[in-house]
Amino acid sequence: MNTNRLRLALTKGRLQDKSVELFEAMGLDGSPIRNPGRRLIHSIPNYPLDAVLAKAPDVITYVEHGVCDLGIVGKDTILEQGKSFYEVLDLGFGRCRFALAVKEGSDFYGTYKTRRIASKYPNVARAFFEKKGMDVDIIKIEGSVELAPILDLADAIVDIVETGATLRENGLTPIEDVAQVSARLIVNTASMKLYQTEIEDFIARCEAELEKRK
Ligand SMILES: Nc1ncnc2c1ncn2[C@@H]1O[C@H](COP(=O)(O)OP(=O)(O)OP(=O)(O)O)[C@@H](O)[C@H]1O
Ligand SMILES: O=P(O)(O)OC[C@H]1O[C@H](OP(=O)(O)OP(=O)(O)O)[C@H](O)[C@@H]1O
Repeated sequence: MNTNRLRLALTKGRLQDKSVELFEAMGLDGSPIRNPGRRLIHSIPNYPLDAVLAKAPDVITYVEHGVCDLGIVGKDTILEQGKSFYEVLDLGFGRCRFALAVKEGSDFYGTYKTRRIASKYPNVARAFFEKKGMDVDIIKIEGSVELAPILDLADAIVDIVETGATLRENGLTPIEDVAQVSARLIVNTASMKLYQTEIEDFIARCEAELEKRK
């Protein structure tokens, strides 16, 4: 973090291209992030902002610690990691949902045994079942969570569903929505005070573009 330029942590991968599209629509030159090579920090040439490319959970870590003033991250990661920053805007892209899914034909609620739930998002899964007052065993899986019910490691999964293709192609079916997900703009609480003018300018540009998209 420095006083002349804002630093924004940007989730690499699926949210990256849409974020750059948004920046460009806001009048920022996104070309360094369009062609990043292996470089992880990129200065926007025509706006006082440096973009840091990071994995989603790390975006939150950098913003919480104040080494980045702003971040773009999915609501999924925010729900999983908790929140000690400002969540200022729903950016409208990266839309998907958390769903509870089971093997086609399986009767998830029709048994009294403790269900095993596999998820890359154990806190989201735990909170969902706590709200229902259901005692479940949560198994943390790092990716391709759909494997867990197929391999009989779990009775169900809580995972991100976008088109539903991954569930379908693996013989699974969603039985309940858990939460809606989209990309969010987040701001470190101290930065919001220290760099209020600069951050407000960035947020206003974002809002103006999002308004046009409605
Ligand atoms: N179909 C989808 N699957 C996963 N994430 C999605 C999807 N659609 C939108 N997203 C959003 O994109 C964000 C980044 O996902 P991405 O798959 O690029 O990284 P990741 O989940 O950290 O996986 P990886 O470990 O493969 O990099 C997610 O946190 C979520 O907010
Ligand atoms: O509904 P769909 O459009 O099929 O998208 C959902 C899939 O995409 C994500 O996986 P990702 O590709 O990020 O891999 P991962 O399982 O290793 O996280 C998610 O975990 C689902 O598996």
